[in-house]
Amino acid sequence: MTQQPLNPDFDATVLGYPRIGADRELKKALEAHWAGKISLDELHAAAGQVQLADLTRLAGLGLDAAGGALPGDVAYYDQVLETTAALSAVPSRFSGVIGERIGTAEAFVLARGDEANAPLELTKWFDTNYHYLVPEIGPGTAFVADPERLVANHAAHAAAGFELRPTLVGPLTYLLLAKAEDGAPEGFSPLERLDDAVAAYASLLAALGAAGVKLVQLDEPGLVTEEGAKLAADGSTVTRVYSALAAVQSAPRLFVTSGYGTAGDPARPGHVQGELARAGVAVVHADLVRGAAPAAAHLGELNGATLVAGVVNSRNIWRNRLGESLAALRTLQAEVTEAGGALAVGTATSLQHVPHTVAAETALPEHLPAWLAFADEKVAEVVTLAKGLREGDAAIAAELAADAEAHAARAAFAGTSVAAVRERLAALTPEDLERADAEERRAAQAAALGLPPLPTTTIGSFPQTAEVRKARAGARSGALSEAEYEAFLKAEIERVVRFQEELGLDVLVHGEAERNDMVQYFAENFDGYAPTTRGWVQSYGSRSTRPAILWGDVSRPRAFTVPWISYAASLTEKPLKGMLTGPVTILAWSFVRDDQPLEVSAQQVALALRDEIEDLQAAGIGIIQVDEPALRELLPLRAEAQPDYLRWSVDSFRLATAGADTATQIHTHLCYSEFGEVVGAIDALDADVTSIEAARSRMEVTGDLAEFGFSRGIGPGVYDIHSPRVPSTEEIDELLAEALKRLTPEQLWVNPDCGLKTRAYPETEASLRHLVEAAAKARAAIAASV
Ligand SMILES: CN1c2c(nc(N)[nH]c2=O)NC[C@@H]1CNc1ccc(C(=O)N[C@@H](CCC(=O)N[C@@H](CCC(=O)N[C@@H](CCC(=O)O)C(=O)O)C(=O)O)C(=O)O)cc1
Ligand SMILES: N[C@@H](CCS)C(=O)O
Ligand SMILES: [Zn+2]
Repeated sequence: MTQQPLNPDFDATVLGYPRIGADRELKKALEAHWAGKISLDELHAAAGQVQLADLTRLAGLGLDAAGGALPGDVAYYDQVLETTAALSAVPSRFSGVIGERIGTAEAFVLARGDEANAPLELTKWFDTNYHYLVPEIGPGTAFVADPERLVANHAAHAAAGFELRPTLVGPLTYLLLAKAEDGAPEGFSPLERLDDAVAAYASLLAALGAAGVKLVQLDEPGLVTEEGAKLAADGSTVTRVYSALAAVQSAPRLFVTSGYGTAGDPARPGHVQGELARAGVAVVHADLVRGAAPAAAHLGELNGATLVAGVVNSRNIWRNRLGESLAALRTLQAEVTEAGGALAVGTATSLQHVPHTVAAETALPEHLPAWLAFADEKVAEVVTLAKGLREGDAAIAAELAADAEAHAARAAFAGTSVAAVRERLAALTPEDLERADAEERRAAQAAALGLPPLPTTTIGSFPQTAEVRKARAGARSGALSEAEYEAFLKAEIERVVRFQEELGLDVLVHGEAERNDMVQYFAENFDGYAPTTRGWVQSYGSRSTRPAILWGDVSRPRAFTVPWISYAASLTEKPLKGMLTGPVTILAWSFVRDDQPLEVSAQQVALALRDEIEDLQAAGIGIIQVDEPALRELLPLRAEAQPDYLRWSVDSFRLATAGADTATQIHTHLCYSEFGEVVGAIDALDADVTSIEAARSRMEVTGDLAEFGFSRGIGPGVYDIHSPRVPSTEEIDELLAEALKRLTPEQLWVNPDCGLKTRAYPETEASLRHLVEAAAKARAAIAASV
């Protein structure tokens, strides 16, 4: 076996690494800076320390510190925003506030807005729980290369012996992810600006080359989407863009990645990589986890290019099946060599979607750590696979043995397959997904609930004050006893109930004070699930979540929301809405087992929720909301896979809810996405009432729903809860009038866009007063008109 490196660049690399710091140091520094507690210089210093620690760890794990194997994916807030800054693509609406250059302070204005300007829109990054800031591009947007931050970052670490490769979102993906700025001509597409953007990228590359950078990473995951695939179909656009960039005088060599699926036509995996190599790109990448391995027939002549095989899953936390990966890599290596290229081992995407290290977890069930690989363990897997490829199985015999043992133990573990759960699933029939006819339900619920027209309600959570968070932390650390914590929560619930009564809301909620997170809390209460203690994953900006690990067959040992919700109900004469998170969202925001179809895990979670709904009902709760904000997020990126997903996701919601009595009103809530594309699925959920984010799009979704013939209750959100801004009563009047153009008064509910947990009380109180006032005015107007 040869001891030679596999290729001239590196044998092993990762596309990116978590950026928030092993102890969320960057979050703390960012929030301290925004609070005025530390200066920009101190923030830069803190961020530099985090990156240095990360690079040190990556090199320690075996990535080549000198050969371009280290990712330079520096981003304080978001990687798309970093690219906006490197291109100085200032949206027109900010031109009075931001000059020609987007430095760190200016980037924060784009990310967080100011008194006069709403921030850039945050939206989901592909089918992940990460959110990026949407660039706003118009016909006149100036693209001016600003390499300063990339150059400085590279230089700072080169001095410490780390030759990192600066990373940017590539020009095709950048423009595919951008939106036309307000005021752009009808039909304008940001892609019309491709040549101008490419010119700025070319200047960036020239500057980076002049600064001694040897390799630059351009991420082009946009090529795996339907729109990107069309763009890549004939190869001419890819060739034009990348020939131009590869030809830049004294530019660094290029590394172009395409995670999250197969780039271009899935029937021709490798085609895009072949085009890129022909255009002069030195290192190309393919996602072998969500995408297909490039077929030799489509790779073309690699002309000495390196293919990074993204064989290690960076979207999940299960340890790699090293033996299987090695076999696939060996086949690919033979084909790549035949095509005149070289092979390196890598991750499917950046590791930004997984936490730092399993080693930090001290409270996982004993059996679990050996089954897992977080970012550091995945880096080690990449390094091990490259070694195995280079030196043969014997060189990694210990790792292969440990791996086989861990997978065997996982398959044999009692909780992996629980007979009672399996038998219950096997006994399901189509009737288990059906409720009584919607009209019959409507009549029974009207009689049971006696609600006024245009009922007012909220989406569930009330402000998570410092006091609430402190109490939860106290309960975790033991500073508060169980009894003290219970007393605190009861007092908080009573306060929230009285507050809602005083505001005059019609349907009350308990406020969700006991929940650290709308998914993690459920995972903590299900069997087959394990929460992490330090498994933070960036969601957006300084905010993170701790996705729990769904490792086994799921069931619900005991009712857990019932005590809080029924206590709240006992305090009021008004209807109280019980609050649950739906199966799809629970899966979307967790790390889910990879040894069975997602559909099966969704059914198991659905049955656990069905049990909770039965117990809520038995406790007298007549309205139950099952939140599915991630329904759209999990929609596959490629059209051909969407119908099957929509089938099982809708069925899992119906399985969770269809056990409810005819008189029990089932609500659902959808947010964080545009749902126009999936109105059929929303209808098929068969919920009695659907509250849906709508304020920012001025009730647009009500048109989609009405056009579809959606006939049950709808609560289009009447104000945006993402900012402290208080909507005036008149504004809400207008939105209700707009909604009533398309919906009947019998259908319309009045509620905010989403939960209030991120808001403070002063703006919450003012906004809800206006909401109640506007609903009363609309009711009076309807009564007067009949
Ligand atoms: C609605 N969204 C959600 C998504 N995914 C989820 N799993 N959950 C969601 O709600 N995806 C889409 C959106 C994303 N939006 C957000 C919004 C806000 C946050 C956020 O604020 N995150 C917090 C952490 C929240 C949390 O878990 N809080 C815990 C305490 C955690 C903590 O900091 N513990 C400290 C110790 C604290 C102490 O001892 O005082 C520690 O462990 O170190 C709680 O409140 O109990 C953030 O700070 O990032 C995320 C996504
Ligand atoms: N019930 C949850 C839904 C958020 S999407 C809340 O109110 O926070
Ligand atoms: Zn929501």
